[in-house]
Order: sequence, then C-alpha cells, then structure tokens
Amino acid sequence: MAAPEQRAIVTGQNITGHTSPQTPRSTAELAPGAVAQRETQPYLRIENVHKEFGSFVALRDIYLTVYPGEFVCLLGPSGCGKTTLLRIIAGLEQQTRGRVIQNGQDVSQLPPSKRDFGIVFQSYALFPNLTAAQNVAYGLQNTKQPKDQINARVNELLEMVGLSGFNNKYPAQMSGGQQQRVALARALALSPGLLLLDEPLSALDAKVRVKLRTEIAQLQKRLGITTVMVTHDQAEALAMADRVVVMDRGIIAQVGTPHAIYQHPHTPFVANFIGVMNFLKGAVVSEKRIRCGNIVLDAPNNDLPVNARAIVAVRPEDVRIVPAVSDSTMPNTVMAEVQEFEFLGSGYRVLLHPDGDAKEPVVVEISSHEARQLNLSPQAQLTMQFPPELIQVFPEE
Ligand SMILES: Nc1ncnc2c1ncn2[C@@H]1O[C@H](COP(=O)(O)OP(=O)(O)OP(=O)(O)O)[C@@H](O)[C@H]1O
Repeated sequence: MAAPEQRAIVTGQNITGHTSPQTPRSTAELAPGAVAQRETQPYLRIENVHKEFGSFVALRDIYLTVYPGEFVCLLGPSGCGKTTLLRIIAGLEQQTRGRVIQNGQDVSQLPPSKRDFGIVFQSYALFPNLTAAQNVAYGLQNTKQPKDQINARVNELLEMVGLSGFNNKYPAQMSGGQQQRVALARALALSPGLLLLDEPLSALDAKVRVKLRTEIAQLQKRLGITTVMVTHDQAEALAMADRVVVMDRGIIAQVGTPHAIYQHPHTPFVANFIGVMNFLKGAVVSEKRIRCGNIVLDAPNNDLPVNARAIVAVRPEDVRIVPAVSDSTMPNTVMAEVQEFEFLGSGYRVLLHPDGDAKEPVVVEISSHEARQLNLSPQAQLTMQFPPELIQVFPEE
C-alpha cells in the first residue's frame, strides 16, 4: 500500500487543494520570482505549533513566517522535527496545538485535499505504470479541461523541467534525476500557491544533486512560488534558500539569510552545524580580550562580562597562516605545529597544533598557492593568526 504521502501526492487536484475546479494559471501568469518583501503580508504563518507523539515532544511552540515568493529551507540534524513541520504545513500530520495560516486563511484543521500546495518527496512517488506525461497530467484531469489544453500544459511543464520529449517514458526508463523532475512538474501542474519539497535531492548522486538544486532554485525564482524545503544538507540550504531555518531538537535555533546564518551564528550549535568551526574555550579577562590557555586574544565582538566563561569560534578559512618568524605587532598570533594536512583539490585542510596546553588541533583551510609558499610539511612550525574582527564569542553553557 502506498505511504500516506504517496497517496496524497497522486490525488493531483486534491493535494493542491483547489476546492472548485479552475483553469491553472499559465507559467507566464505566475508572479515573477522575488525575494521576500518584508513590507508585504506573510504568505504562510506558523503560529505556536506544537507536536507531541505520545510523551515525546517533536516540535515545541514553533513560530515562523514565510513571505510571498520566498524560498525557505528547514535545516537540521536527523530527528530535529523538520519533516514533521513540513507535514503539518501540508496537513499530512496534525499538530497537537497551534495554527497554520496560508494566504490569510486558517488551514490548521483542513485535510491535505483542501489545502493549496504541491509537494515533492525524496522517493519521487511516481505511478510506475504511468508515463511521464500521464504522471504530470494526473491532477489536471480532475480540472475537466479539454484534452488538448491538458496536453499543452503537460508539454509546457515537461519543457519547464528540462524533459521535453520524455512524454512517453515510464519511471523505470528514467534516471533518478529525471524522475524527480517529473515529480516536480506534477507538483507544479495546478499552479499551487505553495511548493513543499521534502528532501527532494537526497536520493540523487552528488553531481545530479548539484545540477538539479541550481535548476530548482532558478525555476522557483522564475515562477515566484513560495517554497518550503526540508533538507539536512547545509550546502544545499545555503545554495538554494532565501532564508534558512535551523532546527534543533524540536525548536528553531535560528532563522536568517544564508550569509547571516553562516557569518553570525547565534549559538555554537548553529555555528557547528553550518560549515566547520573551530572552538577554543576561555575566559574574558578584560572588556574585549579573552584568554584561551596561554593565548590572550583580542575579541572586539565580545559582549560578555569580565570573568565570564567563553567559547571563541573561528572559521577554518578565516585563520591566517604566516611564516614562523613574523611581525610581533600582529594581534592574535600563536605558534603552531602542522599535525597533518589533506589535499582538497582547490586547496588544503591543515590541522595545526597550537603551542601550549590546547588539546584540540585548529582546522585551517588554505589555497594551494599559500601551501606552496609556506612549503607545507608535517611538523613544520608556523604562526597562526585569528583575525580579531572575524572571531566570534559565545557564552560557555
Ligand atoms: N509518527 C511518529 N510517531 C512517533 N514519533 C515520531 C513520529 N514521526 C516522527 N517522530 C519522531 O519525531 C522526531 C522528529 O521527526 P522528524 O521526522 O520530523 O525529524 P527530521 O528532522 O525530519 O529527521 P530526518 O532528517 O531523520 O527525517 C523524531 O525523533 C522522530 O522519531
């Protein structure tokens, strides 16, 4: 038997929730892709949504607004509740309390069939016995449009996802990436107000994934369709989203643009989940200075009071490496020994062991050019610099 989501997606008209049959807007009629305008009303509002499975709390009082035309990614480690939240937006899961407001209407109690969305799952969920064209046409058939109009729309959709001429192929005759394009065309067939993507790229191999993610993001912008995507892949979220919602054990840890989340994480969890981060434990010794072991670092971004326990964070690409004997007036330098390094293709990831009592090595990323200039070799003695303006400080919890 099909999984609930598979049954839901193949109901076509129902899943996109046009309660009365209507002619889909053509692609050209959809609003032009636009990043959220904060002055406009949100298209989707999640208000105080809470979800319990028995005694287990999967979502804790979630508030989230999504603006018209915005691409929002729900990102977080396995089990943080992102799929549950997406399913609540779709009506495939019922929240324990709280409301979902879509386009000004409280849809909290509506079944999926009465809501206005298209959805794509990781597993494609295509009908194996229907061709690509028949899969895409499935929901359109309930609109009672003339056959040639449906065919024209199917062709338009297949062309839109780069599958012109694939009309008569069956899912088994298509690659995973092609099947997912069909699933996307099907989700968009009725021009829903909201596109929901549940890990749509996870089953694809790395190269196809990157290609398709660019295409989906471009298509989303072109159509201007408000989109919520679940992913556990931070690179995917950073590349595709207008805003990223980082989730952690049932709560929202931070919401922001990819740049803001990466450059100004609010917590060590977010800092560590998005990209790689070096952490050094220490204590504030004066207003903008922090002692970590035997190093005292200038930290102009520090807001913690004197004597507070602190965690200093710095990205691998922000640490500079300079030759061992260097300018002694340079702030935040520390001697270090190369522990190991690995070739990344575009550069090197170097593990450096700082002088003193630090137990953890510091991860640094440098270009191949820098590696050659430094004559990188195991046990080499170098000087690391933590640029003051690029280090972040968190309270130690
Ligand atoms: N039907 C259910 N019954 C009981 N617990 C559930 C149910 N669905 C989800 N959970 C639990 O709720 C938590 C959140 O699940 P959810 O699927 O939303 O996580 P996720 O962030 O999407 O993780 P993943 O990336 O692994 O899918 C998990 O601990 C999961 O075990």
